[in-house]
Amino acid sequence: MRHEQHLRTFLKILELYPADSPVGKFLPAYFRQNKQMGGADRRSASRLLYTYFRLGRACDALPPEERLFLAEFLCNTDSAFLAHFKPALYEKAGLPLRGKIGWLETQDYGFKLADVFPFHTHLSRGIDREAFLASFFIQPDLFIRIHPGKEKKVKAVLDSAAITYSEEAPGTLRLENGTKLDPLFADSRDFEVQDLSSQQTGAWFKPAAHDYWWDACAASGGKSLLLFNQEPSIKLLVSDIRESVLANLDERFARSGLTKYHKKLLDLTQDPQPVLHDYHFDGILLDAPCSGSGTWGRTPEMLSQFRETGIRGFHGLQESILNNVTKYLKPGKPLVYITCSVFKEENEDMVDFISTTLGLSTESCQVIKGYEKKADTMFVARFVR
Ligand SMILES: C[S@@+](CC[C@H](N)C(=O)[O-])C[C@H]1O[C@@H](n2cnc3c(N)ncnc32)[C@H](O)[C@@H]1O
Repeated sequence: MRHEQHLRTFLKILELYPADSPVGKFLPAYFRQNKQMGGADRRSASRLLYTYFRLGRACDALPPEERLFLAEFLCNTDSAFLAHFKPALYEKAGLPLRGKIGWLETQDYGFKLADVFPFHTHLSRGIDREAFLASFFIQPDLFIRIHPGKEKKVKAVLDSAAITYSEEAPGTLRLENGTKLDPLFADSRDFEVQDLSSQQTGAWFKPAAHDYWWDACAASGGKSLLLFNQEPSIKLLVSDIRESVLANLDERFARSGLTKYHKKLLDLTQDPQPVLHDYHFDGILLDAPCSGSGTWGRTPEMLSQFRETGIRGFHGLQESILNNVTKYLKPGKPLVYITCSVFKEENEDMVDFISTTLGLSTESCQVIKGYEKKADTMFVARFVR
């Protein structure tokens, strides 16, 4: 009875779901309008909707409930919901993920792993296609980066609340996705929520004392804070095209004691010369607007919503922004280019553009393979002018 009710709710929500909106925005609004839904019903609806989207474009001719059962099978080793509706699938649910995928491909559902992410022909070099595609059936973890010197304090709060975590690297904790941290740290926030791969991009920054850096697409300042924690004497210019994210940045910087910064609202597809005049920087961080395809394990609805033509669009946007920022770099100083994309057009092709057309020397570039670690997949490259 309970399972039938959960399935009915899922189908109703899926029918109302507008195809181009993030689930993370749609669901809270839906729950606000449907106050009669209890906590358990909400959790089930949310879990089933995210699970459903993990199937991406595979088996898209099947009815939604059949696709949901297949996704539930691939994403879980034990599911009372699956046992109720599909005992035959449930019997195999305990197999390791690769075993389940191989078995499912031999059955009559028409399932092919490659259909989950049909853009796989665009994958950057070095990404293991099978492992990357299979990672869509595994929910990524939550990661925090503790501010230097606050490790003991943060761990003590987590321990006293019996929150399970593991230490991935000094100051980097891995927690279960969905762990509610805000109520525990209402008074002081001695950490940043930041994906593991995003934290690892910091290894490419290498700032020197008293450097003046430009975080050109700063959003709410995640990378700037990483830079500041590496080199607290750093001065910063931060910019973004969106005013709202820069307002969040002010709050985050104030909380972290980052005070030496200037802020500009800039659309970097336009030459920023009228605003930047003769500024020159000791380092530029370009965490570029991109498809975000390396983060779709957290937003699996993108597997169905993204259009292949979007890749060219991001490639063009990145070229245009790079054209407008690199001239503000002092000779001999670094540009760090970052995406959370797995597409070569946004990664290796941009490395070619930066070296061949813009004339910077490539120091190193790398895909950070988050798909192997329940984290986001990112790309980072460091150049010198
Ligand atoms: C990947 S996000 C940056 C994330 C940020 N660095 C962090 O660590 O949290 C890319 C940012 O580029 C900004 N952006 C998009 N188009 C832009 C443009 N034409 N000019 C400047 N910024 C732009 C977006 O508003 C977005 O905040």
